[in-house]
Amino acid sequence: MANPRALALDVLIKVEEQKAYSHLVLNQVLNKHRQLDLRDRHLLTELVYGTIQHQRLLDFYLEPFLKQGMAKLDVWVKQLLRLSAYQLFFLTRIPSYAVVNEAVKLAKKRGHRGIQGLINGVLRNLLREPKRSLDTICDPVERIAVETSHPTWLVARWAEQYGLKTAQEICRANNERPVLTVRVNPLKASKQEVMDHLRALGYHVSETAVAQQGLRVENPAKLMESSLFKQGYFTIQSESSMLVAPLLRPEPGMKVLDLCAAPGGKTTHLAELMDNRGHVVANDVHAHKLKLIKKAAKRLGITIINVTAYDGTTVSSGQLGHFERILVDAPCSGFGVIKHKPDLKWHKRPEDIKHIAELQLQLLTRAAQLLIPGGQLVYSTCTIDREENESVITRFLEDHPDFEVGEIRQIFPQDFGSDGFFMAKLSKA
Ligand SMILES: C[S@@+](CC[C@H](N)C(=O)[O-])C[C@H]1O[C@@H](n2cnc3c(N)ncnc32)[C@H](O)[C@@H]1O
Repeated sequence: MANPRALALDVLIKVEEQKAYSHLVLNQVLNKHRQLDLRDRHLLTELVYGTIQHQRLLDFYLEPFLKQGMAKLDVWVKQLLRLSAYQLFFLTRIPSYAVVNEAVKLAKKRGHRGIQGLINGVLRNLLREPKRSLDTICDPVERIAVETSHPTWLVARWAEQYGLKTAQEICRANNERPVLTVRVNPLKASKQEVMDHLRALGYHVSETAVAQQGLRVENPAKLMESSLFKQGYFTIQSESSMLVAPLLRPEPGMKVLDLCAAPGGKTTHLAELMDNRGHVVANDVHAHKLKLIKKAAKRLGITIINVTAYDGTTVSSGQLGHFERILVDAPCSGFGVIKHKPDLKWHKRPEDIKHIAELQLQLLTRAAQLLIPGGQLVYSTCTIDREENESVITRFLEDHPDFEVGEIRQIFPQDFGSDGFFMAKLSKA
């Protein structure tokens, strides 16, 4: 029988060595080990996310017991120490002797006696000695960065953009467990009907705080295996994402373009808001992702979506036609969704932001040309970085005097427990 700690260690090693996305690696492992019971699946998930989320704080506690520091250790040893320290400090329901024994067993499988001794010694010291105090860190940015486990440059960036207090709130919210939300498909049923159905199946469901069609599901295990999901009564989507398509106000019969559409969460929402009447072009540069959009549309009973695979920065209007509404849900750093993808904070670099902001501006510029006069466009990202959000809009408007900016909304991950998101509405004269 697969052991959740051993599997968690495999995932952590892969995420660090290959800079892989934690949610993708974890899902692969969960799919491969279908025989794991629900408790072990929860534990595995908790161990992976928790260890990555609190990595820097765990290192801060571990460092004093390592003569050569964490940086010198092999990746697997480092990750095993973090995984064990996470359990000792954050999962106190697991007895500490069990944590140490399991760690030593895993070390035995992977390494020689010396490493076993090191793991055993460090963890026992960690239990015996008083916890290292955070009060030794004088710089306020550094203190938030260590306490909430974020890179210092990122906290400094948010503190500069929004102030220290907001930066701290963002960091704390990033370590919270996200609640799963679903968007009800009005083509199939009302929100009340879906809520009643889900409750009858034993799910704890309530309405979302802000999004009209949204429901929160507190115990979502096996939700995607339910007949309700398979028959297209809802789509799994974060509450913040559910606010984007309504901002574009698509109407039945319109010609709408979703320039960066895959996997189609917002395309299908647009089609639902149009009552499945009109025409939606769902474009994405990655052709292999288009099948996800087609599959979602089919499940939801949507028939007005056509897919195309062009680079949105170069696509010509002849290829796509002219549109009354365009959504540019741009690729971004993803700093608004760190709750779901904690590895992002360790893998992204400041230069990535510069690079992606250029791409975003190019996509927006191209979209502007595909819009008919009097048409409307929404630019959105799942990030909270000003360089990818307000700055892109400002730069765009400097070159496009025929555009006017309407509603702009920056959502933070602490606002209503969902993701950080940015959306701006632009109208063409
Ligand atoms: C934020 S995701 C879109 C999410 C989608 N709107 C949804 O709600 O499900 C950004 C998408 O942009 C696509 N993309 C990246 N560069 C692109 C480009 N140059 N042209 C078109 N699409 C691009 C990516 O493949 C990715 O699927």
